[in-house]
Amino acid sequence: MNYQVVIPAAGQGKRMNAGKNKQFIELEQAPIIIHTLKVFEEHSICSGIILVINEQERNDFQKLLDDYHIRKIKYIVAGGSERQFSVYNGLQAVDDCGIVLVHDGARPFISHKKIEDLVHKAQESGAATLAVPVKDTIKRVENGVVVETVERSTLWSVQTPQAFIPSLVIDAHHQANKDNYLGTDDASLIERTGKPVSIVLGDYTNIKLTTPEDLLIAKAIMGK
Ligand SMILES: Nc1ccn([C@@H]2O[C@H](COP(=O)(O)OP(=O)(O)OP(=O)(O)O)[C@@H](O)[C@H]2O)c(=O)n1
Ligand SMILES: C[C@](O)(CO)[C@H](O)COP(=O)(O)O
Repeated sequence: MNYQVVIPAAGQGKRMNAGKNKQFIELEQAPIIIHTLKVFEEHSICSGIILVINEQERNDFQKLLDDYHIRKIKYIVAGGSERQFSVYNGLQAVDDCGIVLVHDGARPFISHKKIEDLVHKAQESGAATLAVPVKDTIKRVENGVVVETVERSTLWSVQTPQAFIPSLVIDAHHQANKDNYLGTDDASLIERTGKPVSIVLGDYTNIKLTTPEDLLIAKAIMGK
């Protein structure tokens, strides 16, 4: 089944500390956002990309799309002050499609195989996310003191893409906005409505470029 993808790229990259939106950082001859967009550009079952940007960066993004011949962009939409609001704006531009994906602009190493696994699962269950089992021991800490060691066998580190039946995720966003609820991912908005979100095993290499050391890891992944 074909899908459309909403790609939020309207953040500021504060934790990357590069003095600019991290989407524009060059990795092996192309900016991060181009690596991400190319995955979808080259995926035959992706029928359209909705790119969410900061309006002040529109010309910069447009130039990159032209320079790198990215042709599958259906809409370029203005983002919001939080990731959730940016995704919400992007979802308003989704056409009639069976499945919509939401994928961070800052996760360039997603594979076609994992996207396909995810789309199949979302077709069955309505909502699905990639995730990998947590490898570290996780402790809850308050005021510098351990309060609890959390049972690791149930912990998963959640990634994007996340895939949904469009009406399901749009309704969940409406409900969250109504309740003033702010989540760090879109699946959590579905979870709070009581509907199930399926897990699909991701790759540990599908990292989000968040802090400066992630750029070193990214170079290692690209050199592999
Ligand atoms: N208001 C926002 C915030 C984030 N994002 C996008 O959501 C993805 C994941 O967010 P994150 O890694 O947190 O990016 P930033 O918000 O840019 O980073 P930071 O939180 O360090 O400022 C990124 O592709 C980012 O551009 C967005 O579209 N709109
Ligand atoms: C959506 C996400 O990438 C899943 O891991 C993550 O929650 C984004 O969170 P951030 O706070 O914007 O880094």
